[in-house]
Amino acid sequence: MEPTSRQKVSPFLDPGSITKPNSLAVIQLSRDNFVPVYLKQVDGEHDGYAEGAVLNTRFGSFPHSTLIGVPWGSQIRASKVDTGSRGRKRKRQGADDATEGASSEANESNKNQKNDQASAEGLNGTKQAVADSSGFVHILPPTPEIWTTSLPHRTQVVYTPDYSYVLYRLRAKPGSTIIEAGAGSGSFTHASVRAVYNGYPAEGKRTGKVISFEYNEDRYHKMQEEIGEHGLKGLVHLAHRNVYKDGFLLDGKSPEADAVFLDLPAPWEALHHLSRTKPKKDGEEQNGDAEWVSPLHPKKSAHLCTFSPCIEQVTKTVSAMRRLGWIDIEMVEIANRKLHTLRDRVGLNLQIDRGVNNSPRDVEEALTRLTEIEDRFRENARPRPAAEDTEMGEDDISGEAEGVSKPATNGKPKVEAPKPKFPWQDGRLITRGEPEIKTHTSYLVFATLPIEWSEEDEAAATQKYPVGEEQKQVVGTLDRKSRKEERRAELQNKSGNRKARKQERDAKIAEAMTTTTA
Ligand SMILES: C[S@@+](CC[C@H](N)C(=O)[O-])C[C@H]1O[C@@H](n2cnc3c(N)ncnc32)[C@H](O)[C@@H]1O
Repeated sequence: MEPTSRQKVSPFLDPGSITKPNSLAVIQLSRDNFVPVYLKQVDGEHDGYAEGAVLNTRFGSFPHSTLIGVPWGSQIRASKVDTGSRGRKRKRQGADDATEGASSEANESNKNQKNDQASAEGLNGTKQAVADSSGFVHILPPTPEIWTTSLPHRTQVVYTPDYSYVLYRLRAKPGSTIIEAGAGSGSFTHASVRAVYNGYPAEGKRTGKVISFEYNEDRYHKMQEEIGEHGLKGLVHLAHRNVYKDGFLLDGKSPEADAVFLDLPAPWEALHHLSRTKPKKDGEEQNGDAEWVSPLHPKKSAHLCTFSPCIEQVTKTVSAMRRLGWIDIEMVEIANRKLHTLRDRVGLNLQIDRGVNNSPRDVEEALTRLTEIEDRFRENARPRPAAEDTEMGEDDISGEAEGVSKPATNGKPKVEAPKPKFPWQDGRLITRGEPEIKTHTSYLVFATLPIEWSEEDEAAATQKYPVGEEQKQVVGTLDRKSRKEERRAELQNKSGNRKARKQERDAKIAEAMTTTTA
């Protein structure tokens, strides 16, 4: 399903093969250091840079023009940028403030002149970037995982090991509707929208959606902005609301959710809004209210997860879940550990380098080295002839300095490590875990609320799967009565055969006896 003509497909859902202007990209500075950047295509000077919009990092400056239209994953070299005009602009601004705009006309003409100059220097009025040797970065497409590590943190966020497990347990799939509260920094929102995405909404078609609630006004506005910039309008519905008080309906209507994720300080205070019928209060005889609208899908079991940092909160949540009829309640803690996979190059004759372990590769190499050392030791312990007694003068002594003589191989050929076919196959492949687990973020409580089973549901099921009637059904080609008769005939047949055989045997015995007597 295509988005509307004015709406672009989110780069989180389909980034395409190359970077595009006016869309989000992630700059990787080092292995775990990412910076999100909204790629801007501007004509002429921008913020004092003749090269247009520029990203400044500790590895140098990167005009956006060098980041646009390149394949994702490309390495981008830093550029020399015209910071002079930026400096001049700042100075000029100071002067402007002092004279309170007296020279605004002059400044305008100055700016126009500079733009004219820039047009002469580059395409579309923007000065063309010139590569610099200060460094490079990589440009990556935004994914929920990268976004989680690079997003501007406005709150504690849900990390990838947690949300991947949560989404699996919530049975999130293309077409699902997930309720989320609170939205916070949007880490979970991005992961869940990718999980439920099966197209942008279209007339008459129900598509996957995330219904998100946030109480803090600043966070709500920031998040709303991000949803627009990331092309997620129509897929994420964000509401500014205190869900403890006002629940999860949208304009009084049910979002018909099949999964709910609560990352709130007191999830048990929101649970009564997630009932299928109005929960009864103390003193009330029974629950139920014809006016009650549940935010859950009436024909699907609802799967719920709450995310709480301490066990006291878990206890309160679980007891509220029990009271409200949730079943299969279970608590899980994710203890995630990173594994680093690398090639370990071991050997005595390897050049000292990163990832090289200069110890013997195996017993054979260790023995060879020990033999060399012993030979050298014996050689040095032998009394030396005086220099004048030898044919060589002192100046003639060539070769290695003391202690760095070539290793003796004791007459044996030197053992060389077998050369790998490709450089990246060099060394042993090893995996090292982090020494300690330090990722405890929260306890996850999961529960399920089955669908309500009405009289009509029972009647429909009975009609579809009739119970007790199957006894009268014909099995095979004969009914029960015929099968009985058939069996009786079979038995009679068998007993008749037995009788005949006995008669035959008796006759034979009688005949034999007659012959013997005769
Ligand atoms: C830990 S943050 C959520 C982080 C989010 N799950 C993420 O991955 O980025 C909790 C959020 O819940 C919001 N919140 C707290 N009480 C709320 C309420 N009653 N209704 C709606 N949102 C609430 C807070 O403002 C906060 O932004």
